[in-house]
Amino acid sequence: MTPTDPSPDRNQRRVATDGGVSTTDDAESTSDPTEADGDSEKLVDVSSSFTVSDDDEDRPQAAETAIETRDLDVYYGDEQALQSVSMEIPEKQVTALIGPSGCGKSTFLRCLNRMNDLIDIANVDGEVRFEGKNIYDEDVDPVALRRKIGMVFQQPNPFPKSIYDNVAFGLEVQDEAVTDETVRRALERAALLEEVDGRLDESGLELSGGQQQRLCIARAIAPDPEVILMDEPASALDPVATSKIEDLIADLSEEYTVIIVTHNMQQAARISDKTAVFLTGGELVEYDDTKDIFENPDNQRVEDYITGKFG
Ligand SMILES: Nc1ncnc2c1ncn2[C@@H]1O[C@H](COP(=O)(O)OP(=O)(O)OP(=O)(O)O)[C@@H](O)[C@H]1O
Repeated sequence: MTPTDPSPDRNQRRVATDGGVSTTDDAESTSDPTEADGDSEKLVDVSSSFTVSDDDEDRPQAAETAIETRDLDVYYGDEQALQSVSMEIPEKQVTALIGPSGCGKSTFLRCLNRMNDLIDIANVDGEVRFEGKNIYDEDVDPVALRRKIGMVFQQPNPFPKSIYDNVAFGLEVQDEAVTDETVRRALERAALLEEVDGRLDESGLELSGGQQQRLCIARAIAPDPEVILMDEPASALDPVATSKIEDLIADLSEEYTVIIVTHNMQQAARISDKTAVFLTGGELVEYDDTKDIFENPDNQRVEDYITGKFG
């Protein structure tokens, strides 16, 4: 899958700044993969268009569901952060979670591999179904679960260890055998091996930010999970490193289910197949194919959000 296709005949969709939604073939509307995220005014002023991945032929048309949430509520103490979120996330596709700050994207992501268990005041109601089971059932071991549903964080967080040991850690923590082959394979799948081959004993901290993030992705995929959760994996990176991570996400989605939180709507439009829009209060307002969300959203609040009227 290629996240952006620069060919002039590619159908490109434009979301008009006046809130109207139109479709155009304007080749100039190709969005810049280096586009900064976040600032809604900037979004409208600098680039009011979204380039949506069009590689439908690469996609399973009726993908199986990898994870399903049913009436998921999350509270931090008395504060409700998610409201009855029900969602079916397709396997081996990229699903983007977008929405304004504080709307519950990270909370939702953390629910999917029980990372919220680590927050004392967090309370989760409802179900997260994975492989035919609610992951919140008492007999589910969260560590074993995280072997199948791994996570990559916003800030690259390699350990102060060698490149090799950083990847090996991903295996050790899951009681899996560490072999040179498995370490090298994970580095290769994370598109890092070529850049670090011959110096795997050097510290992971000496790598560039983008390389560190790919090292963390290698650590997450070393135990061969089914699902990779990514919480703004490129927001701390420069544009070139961001572009590499986006390409990597596209490649990974051929083998893994990828669920990504991003503040960058252009990024969501470029790399995801499905987009879920959360709005303030932890409500999932619209969830659909990415091109429908950016081209023709059903919900007025979603249209207002993606056209930069608030955010
Ligand atoms: N550990 C926590 N303790 C208490 N409240 C929290 C905690 N984590 C998140 N919250 C609250 O839950 C709500 C949702 O937060 P969350 O981080 O999930 O939103 P988000 O959409 O990911 O935000 P951002 O885009 O700014 O990262 C917010 O009101 C936030 O203050």
